[in-house]
Amino acid sequence: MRYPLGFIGAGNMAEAIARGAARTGVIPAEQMIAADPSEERLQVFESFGVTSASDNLGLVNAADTVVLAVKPQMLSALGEPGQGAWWAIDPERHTFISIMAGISSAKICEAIGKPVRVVRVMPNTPLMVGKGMAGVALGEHAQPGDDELAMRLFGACGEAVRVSEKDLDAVTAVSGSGPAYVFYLAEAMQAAADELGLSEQARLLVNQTILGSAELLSQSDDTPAELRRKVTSPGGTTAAAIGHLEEQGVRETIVAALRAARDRSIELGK
Ligand SMILES: NC(=O)C1=CN([C@@H]2O[C@H](COP(=O)(O)OP(=O)(O)OC[C@H]3O[C@@H](n4cnc5c(N)ncnc54)[C@H](O)[C@@H]3O)[C@@H](O)[C@H]2O)C=CC1
Ligand SMILES: O=C(O)[C@@H]1CCC=N1
Repeated sequence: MRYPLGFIGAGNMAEAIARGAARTGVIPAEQMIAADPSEERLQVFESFGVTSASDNLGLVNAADTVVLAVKPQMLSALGEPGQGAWWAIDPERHTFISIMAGISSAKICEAIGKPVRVVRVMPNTPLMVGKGMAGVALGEHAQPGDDELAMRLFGACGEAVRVSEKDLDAVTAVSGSGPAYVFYLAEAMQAAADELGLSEQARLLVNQTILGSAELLSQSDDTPAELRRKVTSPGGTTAAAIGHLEEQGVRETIVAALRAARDRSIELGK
């Protein structure tokens, strides 16, 4: 049987993508197949209707579009160029969607040993709740239109924007890793709420504040700086908090942190 979509690597992101495809009806679960050395992971996929492939070769034989969803460091371990699963790759038939951070389409072609059509996508975990942000880029040998399935798939699970491949390291730093920065803020706010004696209600107070602020940010025409100004009464409580953050160089630290994420993405691709 032929499947429109297959996953090499049935980890967390692959699961989020497959569940999203099935939930939104972009690709029904029975039209997807997955390969992973972990039986446990394959069972998770089977539990919502995705077929298990015997191995990566079986997957490549069965699937037309292959999602590369292993860790970037695993790419070379998938097989020698032109050997194993890569032997069965037909550049006419197969399209790849790679979500691996940092790995260029040229590097993927080199690892596979053939000039294949690669669409690179940098998604993020909020796609699990239909609020994802994905950057989609055509790789070296991809043609306009090869990204249509990726745009439909990730667009159905949130927002998807076309970017050029050279910008994907920056996209990774901003939106790929971005949810972790927000969760970091949530962790710190919850720790503070605990310390200030609000432990019982801390989770709700913090979560609803972040949710409401994100909604306001997205619905309002104001810039983040204007929205912040509207919270900040002169000589008030917010001014005390923001003054402390500025004094401590938190803004510069955040900019430097995103630069570090971008640099690590470049390094992963080497
Ligand atoms: N976690 C995130 O927020 C994001 C991750 N990514 C990218 O997604 C990719 C996957 O990340 P996660 O899902 O978080 O990792 P994960 O560790 O949950 O999934 C990787 C899966 O690959 C499987 N695997 C290992 N060797 C294999 C092989 N030889 N053949 C087939 N499968 C094999 C593992 O058993 C595992 O289930 C990474 O390349 C990462 O850069 C991209 C955007 C966001
Ligand atoms: O941390 C990482 O490398 C991956 C890529 C973006 C989010 N997680």
